[in-house]
Amino acid sequence: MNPDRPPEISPDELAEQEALYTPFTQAVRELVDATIRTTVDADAIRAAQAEVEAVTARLREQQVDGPLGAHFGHGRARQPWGNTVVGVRNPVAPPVHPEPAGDRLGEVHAEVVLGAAYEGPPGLVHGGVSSLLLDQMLGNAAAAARKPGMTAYLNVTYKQPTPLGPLRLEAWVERSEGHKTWARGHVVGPDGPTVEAEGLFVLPRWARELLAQRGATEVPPTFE
Ligand SMILES: CC(C)(COP(=O)(O)OP(=O)(O)OC[C@H]1O[C@@H](n2cnc3c(N)ncnc32)[C@H](O)[C@@H]1OP(=O)(O)O)[C@@H](O)C(=O)NCCC(=O)NCCSC(=O)Cc1ccccc1
Repeated sequence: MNPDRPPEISPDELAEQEALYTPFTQAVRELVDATIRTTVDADAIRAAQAEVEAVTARLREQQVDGPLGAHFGHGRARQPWGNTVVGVRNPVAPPVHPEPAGDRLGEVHAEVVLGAAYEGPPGLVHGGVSSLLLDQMLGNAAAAARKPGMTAYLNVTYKQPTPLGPLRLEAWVERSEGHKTWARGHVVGPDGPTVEAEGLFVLPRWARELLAQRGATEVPPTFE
């Protein structure tokens, strides 16, 4: 729906790109984890820094201008590859893969393992990270219910500390009125739900107007 949306690529090209970038991004993720956890000596750190800087310079020889990351897709299977939660090409993303599950409207689940890069209090997940993941999960639930929207508000309740390690994320739609959708979800740790969120997702006015201009009877699953 975004008039500035980049050109789509074919499903074959999409699969090729995914096969190329998924292991590359995972390698960078491992580098981040190693950067936090390494105990090698100072000379080894200085040598590693020079190698990392050389790799960064090689990648920057050709890159997208501005802050926008890779963002393209085919048909309705749009791929926000720069997304900080689900992005295939974003090493900051854990990554999360929300999949349809459960019986509730738009319900999506994801399994995720959060390591050192997501720490807040020692050994625990940073509260902002839990909020980040739930924002995305609730947004995905709204989209799965064919009610995509931007987060208007997100209320987060931290019920108990969330340990680093394997976690489950769940989200679903509670109700929807026209362009407004209320979703809910939680992070589940080894001792049950740790963080709960409820939020309002709104299909923005510009998107509503664009759909009205086109006489669309159906809202696409994403509005980007
Ligand atoms: C889009 C909107 C939220 C609303 O704009 P418009 O539609 O132009 O404004 P309009 O005034 O027409 O309002 C329509 C209706 O909504 C209501 N309402 C609005 N707000 C509130 C409220 N706080 N509380 C309660 N109600 C509220 C308002 O009263 C009205 O109700 P009515 O129709 O009279 O019954 C705009 O403020 C905005 O862009 N904010 C920034 C959003 C943003 O950056 N979010 C973070 C990025 S997304 C992300 O990270 C997650 C993600 C990832 C991936 C995928 C998906 C998600």
